[in-house]
Amino acid sequence: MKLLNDILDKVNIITMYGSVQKMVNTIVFDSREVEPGSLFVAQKGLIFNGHQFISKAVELGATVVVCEEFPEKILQDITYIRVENSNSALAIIASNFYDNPSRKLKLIGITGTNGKTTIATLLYNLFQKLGYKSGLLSTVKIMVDTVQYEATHTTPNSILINKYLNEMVNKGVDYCFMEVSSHGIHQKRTEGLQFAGGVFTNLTHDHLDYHKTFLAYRDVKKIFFDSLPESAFALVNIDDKNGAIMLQNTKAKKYSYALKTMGDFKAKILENGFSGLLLNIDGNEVWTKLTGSFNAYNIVAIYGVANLLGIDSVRTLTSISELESVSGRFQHFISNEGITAVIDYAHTPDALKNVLETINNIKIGNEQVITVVGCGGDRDKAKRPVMGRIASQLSSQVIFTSDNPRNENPQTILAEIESGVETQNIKKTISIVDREQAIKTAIKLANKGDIILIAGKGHETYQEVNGKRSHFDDFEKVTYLLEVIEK
Ligand SMILES: CC(=O)N[C@H]1[C@@H](OP(=O)(O)OP(=O)(O)OC[C@H]2O[C@@H](n3ccc(=O)[nH]c3=O)[C@H](O)[C@@H]2O)O[C@H](CO)[C@@H](O)[C@@H]1O[C@H](C)C(=O)N[C@@H](C)C(=O)N[C@H](CCC(=O)O)C(=O)O
Ligand SMILES: Nc1ncnc2c1ncn2[C@@H]1O[C@H](COP(=O)(O)OP(=O)(O)OP(=O)(O)O)[C@@H](O)[C@H]1O
Ligand SMILES: N[C@H](CCC[C@H](N)C(=O)O)C(=O)O
Ligand SMILES: [Mg+2]
Repeated sequence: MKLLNDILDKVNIITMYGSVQKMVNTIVFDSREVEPGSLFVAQKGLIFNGHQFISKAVELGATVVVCEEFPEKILQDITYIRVENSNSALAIIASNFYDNPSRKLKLIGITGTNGKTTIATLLYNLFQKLGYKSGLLSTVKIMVDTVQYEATHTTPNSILINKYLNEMVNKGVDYCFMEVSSHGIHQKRTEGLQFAGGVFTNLTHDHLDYHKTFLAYRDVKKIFFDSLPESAFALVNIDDKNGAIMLQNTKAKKYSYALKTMGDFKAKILENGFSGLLLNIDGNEVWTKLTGSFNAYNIVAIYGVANLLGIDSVRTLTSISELESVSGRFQHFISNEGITAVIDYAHTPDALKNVLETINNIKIGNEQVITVVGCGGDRDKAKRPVMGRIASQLSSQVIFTSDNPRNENPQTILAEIESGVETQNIKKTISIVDREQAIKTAIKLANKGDIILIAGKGHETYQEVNGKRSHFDDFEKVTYLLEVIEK
């Protein structure tokens, strides 16, 4: 319970009716979750306008309403607060409600198209290994020291972010590593948080359904760096041309990491194989169990963050060599018959290209590369033909299949993916709607030594069809099928 007047600190209020000297029990932005004594924030969404639910929220017991437009009927005893932007107000109120937990630990935000989960998780694992209590907010899971919670979004809503951060503070957590998605920045889920550092990984095609243009997508990412305080660091991948753009207007201290160009933190790949990478980082040789040149970027990024947080580099490098790969990110398995299955969360054109190039670079002979891949429904349609083209260019054979069609027709998605395949590669491709059948077919096509890449779902444990989720786990499925089919 908090006094309304206190949790309104720094909220940009335009006008107000009612008293601020009242206690607030909970903050909610969904009328269906209102309890007596709640503060209800009405947000304009993509499907609904939360302002329509103000009267419902009041009926259910909300005593404070925060909105961008006042409702027609103003009731006595209810406090109505009009703000410029409900999402910003929600983020600041949520932060105040939990006593601004981001100021009480070191919060590091990681943004970019690919690599956020990998970097955030590796940092969490690294810092736990180094003996610091840490927290993690990621696509895969939420960790408050050693306690795990389920994640529903890459960047949770601002109430949840502050709730988890508060729990971390109560548990004595020193560092929290969180993914900052472009949706999260645009919906102001991270506003009002005090970051100690920000990391930019790369920027390639994704989420153009939401942001419309690549420049708009880039500028949303940049807002995160523009709002970092002077006390923070901004660490960017300078091999990506957008890295320098992220640094243009930030007040934070600027640092870079690189493989190809000059950077404050520099790595060179000495060896790259299925069993891992041998790197030279700032003059020191380090072995890591992670595979693929994209992971060399992730490793040098975490080395840079640890350095900027004051960790001794020898301790960091020693612990880096013990880190395991992140669930669903280039996770691989070799069957009794010698078929290799790689499960990877590549769900963007760039990630798919990287993972296939990695496989093609590290395979030793003329093994076939058989790819099973699809594209999500109710998501960026423009990436579908591009992913179709890349998969067919860089694989020996490709099976296009479903990857969470959600509310779309799976056949339509497959047709859009197929439309990107160039004529000379059409022979290499088939489409099978059912993902299990697609994986089975890949196994049947494979011979000893061949590599099957199952891309797009990584750690996910469900397949969403017609808006309904049922259990589906690529790793579980392929290991089981390999065993059954090989018998
Ligand atoms: C596109 C998008 O981000 N949508 C988010 C958005 O939903 P929306 O705009 O559709 O909201 P809406 O359903 O129109 O509702 C508007 C408002 O009315 C309220 N409402 C609605 C109904 C009702 O009866 N009462 C009520 O009060 C809602 O609580 C909301 O405040 O606001 C909701 C509440 O915060 C989010 O749950 C929802 O995330 C959806 C589920 C989602 O799938 N988001 C994805 C795209 C996402 O955010 N992904 C990113 C990264 C992806 C990646 O990893 O690459 C992430 O950070 O997870
Ligand atoms: N640094 C990187 N550069 C390019 N591709 C990468 C990088 N790191 C990982 N990938 C590829 O992108 C996929 C997704 O990686 P990861 O889950 O770490 O990204 P993410 O940014 O968290 O994605 P999301 O936006 O879905 O949360 C991996 O499975 C791998 O194929
Ligand atoms: N978290 C991201 C990636 C989803 C990956 C893919 N499996 C899909 O379902 O589209 C999203 O929700 O857009
Ligand atoms: Mg992620």
